[in-house]
Amino acid sequence: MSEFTKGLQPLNDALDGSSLRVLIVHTRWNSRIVDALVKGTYDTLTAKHHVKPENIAVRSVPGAYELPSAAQRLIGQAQQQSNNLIANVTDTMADIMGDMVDSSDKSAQKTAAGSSDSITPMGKQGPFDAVICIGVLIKGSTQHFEYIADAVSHGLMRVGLDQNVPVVFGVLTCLTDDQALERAGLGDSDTRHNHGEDWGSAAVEMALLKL
Ligand SMILES: Nc1c(NC[C@H](O)[C@H](O)[C@H](O)CO)[nH]c(=O)[nH]c1=O
Ligand SMILES: CC(=O)[C@@H](O)COP(=O)(O)O
Repeated sequence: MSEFTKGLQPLNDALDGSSLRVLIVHTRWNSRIVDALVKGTYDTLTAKHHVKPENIAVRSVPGAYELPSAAQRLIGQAQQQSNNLIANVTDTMADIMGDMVDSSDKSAQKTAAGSSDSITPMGKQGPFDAVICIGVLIKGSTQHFEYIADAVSHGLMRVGLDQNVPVVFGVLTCLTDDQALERAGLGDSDTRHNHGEDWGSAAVEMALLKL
């Protein structure tokens, strides 16, 4: 294989993802293979790119066809959580400032202490910086494979563009079980490689991409 036909050419050094919040959505079809891909993705995010475990959300869906709607829904929920949190903090600060104007420092300290309980740490919530959708499609004896693969690839592209969030296409579209096993780093092939590693790095790179 020439240097021009290798797979993903990783960046020279591992990007720092310690500030990122990442969502992994995976399917429950072909679960042994999907589980290996999810592990490869997760381990790359945490060990190589230092994404904090508490900032990685993992959700599952029945099959690949459900990935686009799940990604869109969960991205929207996270954004709404963030909007609610900002509104909550703004209201709390207004209460504190109001109390500080109307009463002594002592009551203001009491108000501040009371209100801090209602402020959820940003680390546990907030919008996702990247979403990785993981699934395995294996060709059967009908055209079902083709229709799902086409719908999912276009659907995930649309979600990423519409939501302005990097959505990594982590769906293997394989003609045989062996092809899927090899691309999950399983099986006996010398060329086996866990593509989840590539997807984790792609998510961090795209999340940090800026001018
Ligand atoms: N055959 C595979 C499927 N099929 C199920 C669909 O993805 C979907 O869950 C169903 O049509 C209900 O909407 N899913 C996979 O992920 N992998 C397959 O090989
Ligand atoms: C990817 C699929 O939907 C496929 O596994 C279903 O198999 P079949 O085409 O034999 O129904």
